Amino acid sequence: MAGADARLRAAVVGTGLIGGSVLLRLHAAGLDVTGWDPDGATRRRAREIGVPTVERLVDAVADRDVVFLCGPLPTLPATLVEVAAATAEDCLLTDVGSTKAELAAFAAAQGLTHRFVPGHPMAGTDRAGLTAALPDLFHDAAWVLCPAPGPGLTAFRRLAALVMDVFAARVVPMAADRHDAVVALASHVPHLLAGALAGAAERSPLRDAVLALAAGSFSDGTRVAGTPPERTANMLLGNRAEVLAALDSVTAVLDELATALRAGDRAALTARHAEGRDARLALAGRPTVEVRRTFPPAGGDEELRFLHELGAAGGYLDGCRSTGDGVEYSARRLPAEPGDRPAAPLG
Ligand SMILES: O=C(O)C(=O)C[C@]1(C(=O)O)C=C[C@@H](O)C=C1
Repeated sequence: MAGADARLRAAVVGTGLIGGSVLLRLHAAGLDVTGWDPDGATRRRAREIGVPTVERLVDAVADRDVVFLCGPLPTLPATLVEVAAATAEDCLLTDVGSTKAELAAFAAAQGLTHRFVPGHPMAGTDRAGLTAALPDLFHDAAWVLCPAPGPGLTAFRRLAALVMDVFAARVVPMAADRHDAVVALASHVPHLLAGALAGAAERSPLRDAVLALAAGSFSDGTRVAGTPPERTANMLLGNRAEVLAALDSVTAVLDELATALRAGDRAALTARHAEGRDARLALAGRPTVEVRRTFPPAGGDEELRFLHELGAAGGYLDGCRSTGDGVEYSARRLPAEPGDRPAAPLG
């Protein structure tokens, strides 16, 4: 752990796959951390494998400096209210849910933006539960944090530093509604498509032979169809409008592909696939440039604009340091201006 304060006391509420991974990493980093899960069997399992866990939510969070809310999406608003009431005013709160706009608006209505920073680590597996948790799950993953204006910026800085130092994740600052539009195409529609492909195979009279011959393409394209269906439904219903819009954009491409195929139009078919290949190849890493910015202690609109623009343009933070008179961010972004020097790949 580079700069995070090892004396920080943390709590994790909900110790399934993601919460369990958060808990294991905080524990491994030497922080004083307690976990709590509503499921008694999960709490027992946690104790068996040496994960610090208590029996009552209030005991897990009462004296903490930071609390990670990691339960299922529909439970988050009520848990936020309960945890906020059980913690001190300077205790940071964050979540790991896969949609952000509704919860951010709820937190604002509850008057919690000064200490609740909506979050979303972009990592997971198709497995579930504490036994599937991995302490290094978030290493080098994008971790979205949604900064709010005013005192919310101070909370954002504290949490961003913790996420980078303890989890070695890339912090992507982003407004909550922008996040939801982006993950619709980056995460939610892929779950729909994987489900559709696997579902079509399941319904096919050729099912058994299809599964017998399925190799890399089928297996890669359907991996997340193995996710617990309740979790996928929560995710899709939590971001309904954006998922439907993103699905329309995929349907438009599918229609173009089908039209080209029907017409035997090789040029159109090749052009559509070349387009997709460009995006796929860019996934492997693009050159980035380093950016350094400092802001005064109180933060303000300029800092918020810098953070929102960075995330919206595909950049991320890789450092956040308190200086005597404010904060210094180091960040990486895709080169935009002539004269920018490409550096390490954006993973
Ligand atoms: O890798 C996987 O298994 C995942 O589904 C992880 C994944 C995704 O890539 O869509 C799923 C949900 C999250 O909120 C973030 C990441």
